[in-house]
Amino acid sequence: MNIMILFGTESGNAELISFEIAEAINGRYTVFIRDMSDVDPAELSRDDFHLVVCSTHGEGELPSGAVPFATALMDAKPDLRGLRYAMFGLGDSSYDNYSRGSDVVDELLRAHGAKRHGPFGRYDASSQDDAIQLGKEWANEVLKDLQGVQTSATGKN
Ligand SMILES: Cc1cc2nc3c(=O)[nH]c(=O)nc-3n(C[C@H](O)[C@H](O)[C@H](O)COP(=O)(O)O)c2cc1C
Repeated sequence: MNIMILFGTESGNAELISFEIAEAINGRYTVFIRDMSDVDPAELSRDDFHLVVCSTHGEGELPSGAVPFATALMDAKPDLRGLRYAMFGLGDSSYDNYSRGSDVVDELLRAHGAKRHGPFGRYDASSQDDAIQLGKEWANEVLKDLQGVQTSATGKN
């Protein structure tokens, strides 16, 4: 299983975190990173596990980098059954629609049949948290959960 990290960004934070996560898990997995603005959701592979890292902009809107991906989901309505992903949202709780961009992508993926695994991670720019640290911890948690699911599905200890 390879890991595909997809980032949706306006000003680069989601991209930076994605590269840091990739560095942290590289070696354990083969990792690819793609900007969501270049990705057609219909072409995502069921063989990969997807780590989706997406911010929020405007007034609870998608970052511009995630708009083509969301539009393709709404217009082409691809069948994403069997596709697996986990979600990490970047936002700022001083805004009314905290982390809404990641929720929108999550809702669209699930509406088309994809399945979310592991915890839904979030980074709040108004907190004292370290975004990169939080992102790495989230990815580790997700992959640990996933390992457990795969192990029990195959009956191995
Ligand atoms: C103009 C602007 C609007 C924003 N609007 C929201 C918002 O509505 N909700 C939210 O949770 N965060 C909002 N944010 C915070 C961003 O999501 C946060 O700074 C994030 O780390 C940006 O990540 P990016 O560089 O990958 O786009 C906004 C930030 C800016 C600069």
